[in-house]
Amino acid sequence: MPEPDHYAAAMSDPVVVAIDGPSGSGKSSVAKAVAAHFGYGYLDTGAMYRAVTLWCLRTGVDLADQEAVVAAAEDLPLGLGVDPTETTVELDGEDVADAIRTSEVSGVVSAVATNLGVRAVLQQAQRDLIELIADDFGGVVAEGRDITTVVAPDAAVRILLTASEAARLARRSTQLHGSADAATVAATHDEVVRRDRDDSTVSQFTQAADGVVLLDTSELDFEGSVAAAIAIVTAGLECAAAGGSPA
Ligand SMILES: Nc1ncnc2c1ncn2[C@@H]1O[C@H](COP(=O)(O)OP(=O)(O)OP(=O)(O)O)[C@@H](O)[C@H]1O
Ligand SMILES: Nc1ccn([C@H]2C[C@H](O)[C@@H](COP(=O)(O)O)O2)c(=O)n1
Repeated sequence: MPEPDHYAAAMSDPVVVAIDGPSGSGKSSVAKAVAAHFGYGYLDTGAMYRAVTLWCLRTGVDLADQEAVVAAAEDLPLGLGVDPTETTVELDGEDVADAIRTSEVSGVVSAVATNLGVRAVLQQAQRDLIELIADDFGGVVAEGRDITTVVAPDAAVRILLTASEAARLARRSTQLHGSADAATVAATHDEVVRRDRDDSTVSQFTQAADGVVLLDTSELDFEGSVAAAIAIVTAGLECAAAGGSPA
């Protein structure tokens, strides 16, 4: 297999890889590993919605006050470290990488993600970041719910990473509670199923749009999922370098 640099040299523009998928499908962990493999930067767009949510909770902004939340998103003092080997998330200089993933934030983040004013602000910020990161690293892997369809529909490679609901519940349950027995899976339902139901009212991430490659990881372990995603990106970049249109 040619080395990643081969593609950087062959592609005239920095490479953008877009990955979407439902909660617990493995987007973040797989996207990060893919970015590290190719030497690209990594953008976790979900972290941006989570950061707005945490900032509102901390500064007393009522999440039901749509305009106030948009104003918070516009002025968000967010710092993102986009090297996939050492990602960071900061708010006003404070490390909030763990704080944005607490159940307190996960339980209400959809109220922010379904605010269309917030989406417009963050989508533009994400387009700007994708360009900056891609220029800096020679490429970027950006993941979320609407990257393949709205934020970066012209990305060189677009992947919808899915897994069955049972697999996603088991993964999230293991991640949060260290096991996937009936009780912990039930406790994880809101974090996966209810959140996806709410989020899918504003984004389409359950079916692959035209030209988006579907990767179903239900039967794959983590290493298998990463290898499959790398193979899709490699094939997409070969195609683009040969003058083909994005997958
Ligand atoms: N193919 C896989 N097999 C088993 N576990 C996996 C697989 N892919 C990812 N995981 C694990 O599942 C958990 C959830 O993955 P991850 O956080 O990347 O999902 P996600 O799609 O980004 O979720 P969310 O959108 O809710 O943040 C992690 O602990 C990850 O290591
Ligand atoms: N492009 C995106 C990214 C994320 N969201 C929403 C969906 C989630 O509820 C929330 C947090 O994302 P996660 O960290 O779980 O991937 O943000 C979105 O609507 N669009």
